[in-house]
Amino acid sequence: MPQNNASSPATRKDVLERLYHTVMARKGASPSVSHSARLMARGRSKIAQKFGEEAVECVIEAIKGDRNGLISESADVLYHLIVMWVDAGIDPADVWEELARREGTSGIEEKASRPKPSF
Ligand SMILES: N=c1c2ncn([C@@H]3O[C@H](COP(=O)(O)OP(=O)(O)OP(=O)(O)O)[C@@H](O)[C@H]3O)c2ncn1[C@@H]1O[C@H](COP(=O)(O)O)[C@@H](O)[C@H]1O
Repeated sequence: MPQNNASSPATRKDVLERLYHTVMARKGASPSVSHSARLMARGRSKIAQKFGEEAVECVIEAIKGDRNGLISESADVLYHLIVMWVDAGIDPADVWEELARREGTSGIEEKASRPKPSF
């Protein structure tokens, strides 16, 4: 995506929330004027497929060590993740809550506490 919206740090802070509300507002809009509406009209599998493709492109940029490429692909991943949330009825607050719940628990500690497989 072209970077055409220079914004202050305060404005950037809420960019994911704003994007979520923009995509929510596109539900039911004409697929001829909104990419989000077009994607949602194509259904859940297509949305998930596009998210997966963008995630793979992100992985490729990470492995290449292309910082700008990784930033750009990360924005694509986040946009497609938000379309997937809107389609699934997930509010960003649900995800923030889950992240907050995990705060302070080391991933090593959490993994060690999982039940061991019995086989
Ligand atoms: N952040 C984004 C954003 N990132 C990527 N894209 C679009 O995602 C598309 C990805 O293109 P691809 O060719 O990979 O995918 P595709 O068109 O589904 O093609 P196929 O794979 O099906 O062939 C491009 O059209 C990009 O422009 C985005 N489209 C919209 N947004 C944001 O969403 C807002 C609402 O957009 P609309 O829903 O279009 O009004 C915009 O104001 C932006 O803030």
